[in-house]
Amino acid sequence: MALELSHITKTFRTGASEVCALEDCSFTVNDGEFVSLIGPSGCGKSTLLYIAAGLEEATSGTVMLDDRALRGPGKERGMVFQNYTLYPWLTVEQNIKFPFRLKANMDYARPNAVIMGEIEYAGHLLEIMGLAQFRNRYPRELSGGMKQRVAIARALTNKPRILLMDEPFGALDAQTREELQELMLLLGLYEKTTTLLVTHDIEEAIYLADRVIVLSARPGRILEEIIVPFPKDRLLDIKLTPEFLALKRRLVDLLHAGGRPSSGRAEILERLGQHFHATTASPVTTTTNQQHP
Ligand SMILES: Nc1ncnc2c1ncn2[C@@H]1O[C@H](COP(=O)(O)OP(=O)(O)OP(=O)(O)O)[C@@H](O)[C@H]1O
Repeated sequence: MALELSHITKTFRTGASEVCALEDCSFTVNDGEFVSLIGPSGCGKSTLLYIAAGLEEATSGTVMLDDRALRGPGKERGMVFQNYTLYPWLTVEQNIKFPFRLKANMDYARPNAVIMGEIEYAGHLLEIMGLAQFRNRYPRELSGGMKQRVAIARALTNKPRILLMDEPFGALDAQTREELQELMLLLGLYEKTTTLLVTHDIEEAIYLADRVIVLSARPGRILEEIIVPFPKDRLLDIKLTPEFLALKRRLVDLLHAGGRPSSGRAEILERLGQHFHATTASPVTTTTNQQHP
């Protein structure tokens, strides 16, 4: 087992007010596994990920990595955020090598073999992430998808035990998003990465994961863990199969049952109806629980 979160509770206190974001959340991520974390907006997904990353402290509960209790951030956890977080004054290659530069500043006596190994690994990351021909470009010269590839490569530079990703593809267009989903899937297959992903996108959660963990509305509690029954080397087309759609339906139902706020469709229609004094029959359905695939 790589990562183990036990009985995590988190209460934010600001002045006199308190927000209980998470309540007694326990789960594990096994070696080489890809786990997706989904839940309604504001249920505490990012907070849970930040606690795993050591960027946020739990009010109670423990975080263990390889049976070692963790406090604070560390290089054994690579983090990828939605907003690319690249250094704008560094090229693609320099961004990817930046963690090596930090290490070099701390340890002047590193053997040449170690330095050669790092240079070789940076080259490997540039190749596998499809960035080799962009190595001398600056972030401002890259598309959103390319910037996120650089951010993922940089997070992998230190060969972390686990990659923690917070809505990494949330700002990308649908096609680029799918390209990066496929890249992540293949990365998991070939590099044997262990990953915990937070996403709003149920399709993405299923497509990438071995297991999906569903959180309730705030305070986030673990509603269910669902094993994804597809082979690891699945193709994007799997999203169109009845088995995939049935699993998606199950997750949508779970999120509704767990208190996902309504879309507000009924209220919007009522306001529109009042405003336009509709005289003919409404062309749209007013029910809020239609069956979507
Ligand atoms: N630093 C903070 N101080 C006070 N409240 C916070 C803080 N960070 C998060 N919260 C609150 O904790 C709750 C959970 O926030 P979090 O961002 O973890 O949810 P989320 O599920 O990731 O949301 P979303 O899906 O919208 O990104 C929210 O009500 C949020 O307002």
